[in-house]
Amino acid sequence: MQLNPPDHSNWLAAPSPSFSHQQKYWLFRPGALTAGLRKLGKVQLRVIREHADGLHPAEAWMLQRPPRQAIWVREIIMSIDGVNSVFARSFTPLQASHGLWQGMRRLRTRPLADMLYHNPQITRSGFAACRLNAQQPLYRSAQHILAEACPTPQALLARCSVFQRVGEPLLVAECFLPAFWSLAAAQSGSMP
Ligand SMILES: C=C(O[C@@H]1C=C(C(=O)O)C=C[C@H]1O)C(=O)O
Repeated sequence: MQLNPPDHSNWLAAPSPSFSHQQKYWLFRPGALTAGLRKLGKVQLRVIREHADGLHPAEAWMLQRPPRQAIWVREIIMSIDGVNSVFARSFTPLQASHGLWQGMRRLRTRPLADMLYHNPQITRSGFAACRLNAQQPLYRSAQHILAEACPTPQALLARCSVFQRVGEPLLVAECFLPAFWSLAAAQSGSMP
């Protein structure tokens, strides 16, 4: 399944020519991101918040559900060797978080990856990627998570994809912090 970002959004379903080879690699790399990060160092996951919310109009296309529908949101940050590197914002319809996707509520510091990649019922869409802007909910999450250490939106590259399980979507958006790119560049072994 292809993700189809609306024309007015800054998400693109194909790599922007402005991305470097390394950025394209990480933004469109299939499989579990946590597994890729573990090749760079020791990964630790911290849960920032898990809560019910309304689907933001700018993110409604990702779930293909109406704006303001009730959703369950999980926000986490992952560090590599103690350096904050990637944060993630994941959400599913609130009802699904009590049903098919209820595992999402029980993870605590285990990564979502633990429940996504070994179940043949679960399929994943293609990726969309973007450079953030200040209006995006993902940037609001960055500000909440990183507080005064939050970079400008232009310094943040992100990707998203949707996992589907029997018609119920789970959106996972991941944002790579500037420190991640320095770490990845220092470890050429992680490149194809
Ligand atoms: C989906 C994965 O799990 C990671 C962990 C997440 C979590 O625990 O909330 C969210 C996004 C991912 O970066 C993955 O590794 O691919």
